[in-house]
Amino acid sequence: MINSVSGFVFESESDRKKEKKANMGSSWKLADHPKFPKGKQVALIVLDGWGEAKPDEYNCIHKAETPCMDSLKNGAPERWRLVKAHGTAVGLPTEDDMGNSEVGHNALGAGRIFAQGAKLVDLALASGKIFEGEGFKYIKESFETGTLHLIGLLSDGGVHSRLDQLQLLLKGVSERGVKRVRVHILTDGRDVLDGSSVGFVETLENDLANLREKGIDAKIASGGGRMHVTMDRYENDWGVVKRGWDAQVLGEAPCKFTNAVEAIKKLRAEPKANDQYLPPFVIVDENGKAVGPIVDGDAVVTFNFRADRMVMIAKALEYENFDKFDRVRFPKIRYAGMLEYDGELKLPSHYLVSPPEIDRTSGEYLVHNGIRTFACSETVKFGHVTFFWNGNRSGYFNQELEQYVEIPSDSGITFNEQPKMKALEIAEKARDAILSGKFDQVRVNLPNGDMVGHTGDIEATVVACKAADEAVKMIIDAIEKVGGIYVVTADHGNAEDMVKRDKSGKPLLGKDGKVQILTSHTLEPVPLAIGGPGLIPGARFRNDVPTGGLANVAATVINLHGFEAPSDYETTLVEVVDK
Ligand SMILES: O=C(O)[C@@H](CO)OP(=O)(O)O
Ligand SMILES: [Mn+2]
Ligand SMILES: [Mn+2]
Repeated sequence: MINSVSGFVFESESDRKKEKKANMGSSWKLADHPKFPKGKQVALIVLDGWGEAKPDEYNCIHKAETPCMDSLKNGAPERWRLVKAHGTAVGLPTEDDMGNSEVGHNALGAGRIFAQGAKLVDLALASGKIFEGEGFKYIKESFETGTLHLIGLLSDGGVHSRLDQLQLLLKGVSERGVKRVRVHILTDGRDVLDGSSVGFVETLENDLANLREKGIDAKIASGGGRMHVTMDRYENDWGVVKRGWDAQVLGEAPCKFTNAVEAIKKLRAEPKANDQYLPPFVIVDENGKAVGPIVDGDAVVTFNFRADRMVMIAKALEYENFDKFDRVRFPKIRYAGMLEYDGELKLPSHYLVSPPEIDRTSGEYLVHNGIRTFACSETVKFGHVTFFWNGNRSGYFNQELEQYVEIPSDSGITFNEQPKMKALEIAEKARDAILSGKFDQVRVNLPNGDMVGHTGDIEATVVACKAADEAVKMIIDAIEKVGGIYVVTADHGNAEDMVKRDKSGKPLLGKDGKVQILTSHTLEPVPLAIGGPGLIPGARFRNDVPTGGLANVAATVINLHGFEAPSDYETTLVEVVDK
């Protein structure tokens, strides 16, 4: 099937191109579905970070009171099922890759499985093509006289970046004439265990020492925790990006160290410190001078492949006109992203690997067929139901038919302090949109299970799950009133498992004898439920698609709007049996 990956054996590129051309030639008009009627309002609810796992004390969804989600599961067995949300089902390299919001919402919105950034970068590095592309040639121009700066997330989480890719990139540049390299690290603790930053920095230091032996001047220049430095998203808090800018570009930060391993160890020794929120620091020489500010003539690569948390720094590095914070200095550099992070903005202008071409998404089809759409979340997840949903494309397809509403998120806090987040406000907006009768599809993301799950705070995550359940209930109640249909699902797991386990599933203990708290997403499947008075009698999940994943949801939703899905979409999960 076009664009699908089955164990990542693609059909030939020319087949794909031919089929794509054929599809582009065809019209946007979708055929009427023979059984599902048109004109039913559909509420599409994505619970972020809400997987299905064994009920135990580390399963916050199980621990929380979730009467609404329980009733969906237990009420109508033929209208509740699980779908895959990780690994190759969402275009990731292996079945060991946990799902994430980008790949999850891409699959939900696009209805097909695209090889995602992680995989595309792997392939480009393995073939060496990454070093032959326009983006690499562009930065290489600076190797002779300038410094190459690499900025990104240092872990093997595989959600935004991967250490082994950074290592291959370092090897590649060292073989291609680089003279001076500075790495600006962002510590993780969100996609990997808290505390693992120390090991990653030691590994990197070792790699850089090897480069130095080869005569390349290679050092770590700055650092900070990903949630506090650089990796904000959807313009929630420019202060985060500014802290990174000051350290990376200006070489200024309140904390100065002469060695990065020492920096991480010292900063982690502070009470309540964790990898996600380490303060910014710069590495200085024996005279106290920063070893790697970014200056005119340098090259910069942001080595994360995932887009959302790179768009803001990309704007700061690239835009001549920029008013989000005072950059103090705007060095003339050659900048490339690992990927293009925003296809619509064409940002950044230079990149090392082409992103997946996610075209003809369900949102685009539906507006072409007159479906009026409302999408809403709070800032930290707003782009998930818009940008990711629409294939990493910002903006509307058709402003007359679409309305996207962003509820400002709290900033400057960790979400265990406010575990209810804006779930209620999102649900109220969705309710009002449904009751207004102005929309055919009302789409939301409820962030609680994920954002609070990432803090590793079990009690707060239980509160978060309850709040998300209440929000689902409010939206479903509105759908009941207007005779509509609801579709409830999630983008990947998180809150259903908060502990690191051994292969047999037993919680693992850390050196301190306590269980190791899991802040990351999981490999679990997610629920998919349909219902509501607008669902015709006999509508139910097919039982011949046992391996369905998130990419099957788009065709399902298109059917519920009364249309046949495009022929190259992953198959629908619904059918109507005669009653
Ligand atoms: O916060 C994020 O960036 C990721 C985890 O790295 O979570 P999600 O994919 O749910 O957005
Ligand atoms: Mn998510
Ligand atoms: Mn998450």
